[in-house]
Amino acid sequence: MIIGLTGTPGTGKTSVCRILEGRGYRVIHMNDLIKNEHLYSEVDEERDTVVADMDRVLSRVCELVGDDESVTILDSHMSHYIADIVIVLRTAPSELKKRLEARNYSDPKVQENVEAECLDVILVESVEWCQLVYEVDTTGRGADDVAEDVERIISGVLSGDDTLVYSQYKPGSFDWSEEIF
Ligand SMILES: Nc1ncnc2c1ncn2[C@@H]1O[C@H](COP(=O)(O)OP(=O)(O)O)[C@@H](O)[C@H]1O
Repeated sequence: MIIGLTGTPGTGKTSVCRILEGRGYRVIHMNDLIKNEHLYSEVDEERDTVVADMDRVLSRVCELVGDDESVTILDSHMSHYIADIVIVLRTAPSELKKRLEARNYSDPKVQENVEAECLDVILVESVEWCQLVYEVDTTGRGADDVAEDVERIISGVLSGDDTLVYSQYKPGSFDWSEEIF
């Protein structure tokens, strides 16, 4: 079973995935895979990124997962294009801005990502593309705490009855639309 951990850059996907890897979960760091295996069609120099070739990414992820029915977590802000079940990490814009600045992102890149978070871009895409979407707030919380929530959701999904976790992590809980700076 593939579970996507998605969210705007800086919401803490990789930090959470590293914790989960330490707890025995299998994780595919999709952005590394795309870069290392050249699964992209273009290099966007201006935005310092690559344009992924999602057909090739999908087939490579399927190849790596193979017949393994245990959980594989896909770490990427594009994992919702591949997985049917996704967990969207969310961070209040003011905190996200600080995290991205601390990462030395350029001002336009900080602005672009914070605006995307304010406008729920990844959440909206996830709801459009995926069968099951959960949302976890990371604001003011450590990655360990967030990892606990992610594990709770995975357990709910695996149990076959996600009613309780769905009520706790239902998507659409934030309105940061007024916070665009
Ligand atoms: N829950 C959190 N609270 C505070 N800072 C965090 C949290 N999760 C991640 N960070 C910090 O934010 C930055 C981005 O985290 P990262 O896990 O790389 O995010 P992503 O994979 O979503 O881009 C890192 O500097 C990390 O240490």
